[in-house]
Amino acid sequence: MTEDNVYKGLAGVVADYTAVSKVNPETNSLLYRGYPVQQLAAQLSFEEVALLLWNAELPSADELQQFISFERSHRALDPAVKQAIDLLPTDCHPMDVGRTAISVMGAAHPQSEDASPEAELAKAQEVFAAFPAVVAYDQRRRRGLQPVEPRDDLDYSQNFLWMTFGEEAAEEVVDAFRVSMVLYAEHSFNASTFTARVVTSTQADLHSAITAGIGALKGSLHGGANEAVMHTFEEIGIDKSESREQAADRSKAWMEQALAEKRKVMGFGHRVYKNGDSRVPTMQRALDAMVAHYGRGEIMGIYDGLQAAMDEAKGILPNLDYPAGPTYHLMGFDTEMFTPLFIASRITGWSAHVMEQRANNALIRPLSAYNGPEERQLPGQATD
Ligand SMILES: CC(=O)SCCNC(=O)CCNC(=O)[C@H](O)C(C)(C)COP(=O)(O)OP(=O)(O)OC[C@H]1O[C@@H](n2cnc3c(N)ncnc32)[C@H](O)[C@@H]1OP(=O)(O)O
Ligand SMILES: O=C([O-])CC(=O)C(=O)O
Repeated sequence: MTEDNVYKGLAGVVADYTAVSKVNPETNSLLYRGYPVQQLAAQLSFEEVALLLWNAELPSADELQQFISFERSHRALDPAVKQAIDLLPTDCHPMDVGRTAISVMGAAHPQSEDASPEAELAKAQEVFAAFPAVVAYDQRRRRGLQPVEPRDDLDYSQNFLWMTFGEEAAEEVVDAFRVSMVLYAEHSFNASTFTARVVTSTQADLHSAITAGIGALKGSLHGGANEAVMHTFEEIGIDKSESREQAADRSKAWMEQALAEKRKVMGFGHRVYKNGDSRVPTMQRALDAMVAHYGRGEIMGIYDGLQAAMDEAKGILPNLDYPAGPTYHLMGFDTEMFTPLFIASRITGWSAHVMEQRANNALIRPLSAYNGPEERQLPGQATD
């Protein structure tokens, strides 16, 4: 085996086919089941996008209605899940709460081991419907607040915000949230989806695959970057009294210093896109809308300054986590809650990939090139 056969980080390796989404860095486009994500974000509810990812086609009006009823009747926090969350300290990472919650859902599920396409789809839809209550409950318990019951007169995004904040969100806020859910839903063989596929390839169950996906998503080189972006903003210091220009100047100086110290700044760069993440312009418009809604120009100043300085120094462009982080901050989520929001969305993509992997499975098991010591013997062993 030579160095040439080792693909560190599997960079550039095509591991399998997928019909779920197409990431095309040449045209800077992202298609879910053939549809440009920008069109989906502009026109569809998150519920419709979820059905598209699972079923490969847009739902009929009846199919959508049926799913809406199903989703609204499966939103309540399961008592077993609530009990498990209550055992976790309020200062643990919320990603640990999300991972534990889905693990408990799987352990308690009567069809946990049923891998038929019908059971798999039903389980994916249940997790989709149940997860927002986990995030909302966890956000509220960290603030010492009582849980808020779901409302079945609200759609997925409206209800998510309702359960979290205990008040109906403004239309613009709901829309920015919906857009973030649509954009985060699916992205081919990213680290967490690939993890979910590896787990599925051993014939393990859907909840195990999603739980593993959450583990992979948590790190700051992947989904954890949306939280890390906000920590950067916090390190720079958010000063509401500052003008956009002042904030931009300060954040530019911060970035120059960070790069001089050879720091990696989260929210920039991407393994596949080298000329910009296809989702950023859409998410940035959602962020712009939130900045206008809450009257927080200084946030955009920090955003612009960091981006300009990174571009000037290294030509590295933002990824989706960059605009998503400050958007969730403006909506009122605690910084540590951002990556669980990513889970809520990516449950759709992960489960679509679990079903695709299951339908045409091959155990995922690459080779490694050994570079440890040559064979040697324990003291006292005869060598012949
Ligand atoms: C939804 C998502 O998961 S999107 C990704 C979210 N992750 C982040 O935002 C984390 C920050 N970004 C990164 O760490 C990287 O850009 C990754 C991991 C996303 C992609 O990385 P890779 O394709 O493996 O590229 P790699 O990390 O080798 O970077 C190539 C070069 O660009 C530099 N670089 C890449 N991203 C950054 C960054 N965010 N800040 C500073 N330098 C960077 C690297 O230091 C490296 O420089 P070098 O060649 O001088 O050593
Ligand atoms: O594709 C990747 O490597 C990471 C990413 O953007 C995502 O999962 O949305």
